[in-house]
Amino acid sequence: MKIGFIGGGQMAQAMISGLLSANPDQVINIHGGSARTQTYAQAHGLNYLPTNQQVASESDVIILACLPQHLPTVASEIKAVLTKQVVISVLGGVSLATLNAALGTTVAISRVLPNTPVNVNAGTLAYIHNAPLMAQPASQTQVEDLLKQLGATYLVAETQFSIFSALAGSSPAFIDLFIDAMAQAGVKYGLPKDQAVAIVTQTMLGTALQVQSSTQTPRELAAAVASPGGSTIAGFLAMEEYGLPTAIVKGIDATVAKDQAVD
Ligand SMILES: NC(=O)C1=CN([C@@H]2O[C@H](COP(=O)(O)OP(=O)(O)OC[C@H]3O[C@@H](n4cnc5c(N)ncnc54)[C@H](OP(=O)(O)O)[C@@H]3O)[C@@H](O)[C@H]2O)C=CC1
Ligand SMILES: O=C(O)[C@@H]1CCC=N1
Repeated sequence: MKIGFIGGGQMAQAMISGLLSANPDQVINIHGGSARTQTYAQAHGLNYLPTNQQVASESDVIILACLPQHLPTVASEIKAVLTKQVVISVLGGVSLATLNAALGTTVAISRVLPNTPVNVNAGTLAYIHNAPLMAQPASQTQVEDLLKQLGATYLVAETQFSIFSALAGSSPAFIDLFIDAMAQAGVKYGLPKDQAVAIVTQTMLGTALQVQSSTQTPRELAAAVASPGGSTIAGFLAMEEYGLPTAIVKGIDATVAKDQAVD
């Protein structure tokens, strides 16, 4: 199976890294918007092709990884050569209806929302297929197997894609912000920054594994950390007083609103 990327930016590069880790022999065709993608492709041994149309015609699965605003141009370039290929779109906020209208209603399309941890095969990915893809069980399995190489997959209703995008697609940025703020506090108290980042990151990994394997809620697990009269409850209440939970929900509100405004 040949995979063709249209766009070679952050998301494409993260997916390509994950796909090649899972299968070093995977053939990847690619084209982008400028010489940047060509330079990236050449540095990573990918098959750079001179047009989006060639990527589409020479690939079995086409991954649309350009920005949403590039869709009309890209669609006009590739539409004529779409026959048996399956298209995976990772365009944030772009619905299957818009993709169908741009690419043709008979084209098999999967709308996917990945996140950057796919680059270490630890992504969180939403997907939903259009009607033509639903009518092709073998192609559906092909797409879902490809996505599973990149991380945990969730079949999500389109109405839930915006909140999924905020909680999984965008949240690596929010979590990085949290890690950095904690590490800054570590620096304030004398730790070297890299050591502080390592300590916070390991603690976050351990906490995430604990939440995944526990029957207790995150609130209950937090209560277990806060010893009566101890230091944790002092810090926890100060974080609440300074608005951390509200700031997070407001951040998610803004993320969802922006995603919903795309199409
Ligand atoms: N970043 C993320 O974490 C996530 C991103 N997404 C989605 O992934 C998509 C890409 O986002 P991201 O990688 O962050 O953005 P980038 O800006 O990093 O990448 C955009 C890519 O589009 C390419 N491009 C521009 N014009 C064209 C064109 N006419 N034909 C083909 N390619 C073109 C650019 O090529 P060049 O560099 O050569 O100019 C660039 O490689 C977006 O739709 C976004 O919503 C979804 C989930 C998470
Ligand atoms: O910022 C964005 O628009 C994309 C969608 C989810 C993550 N990145």
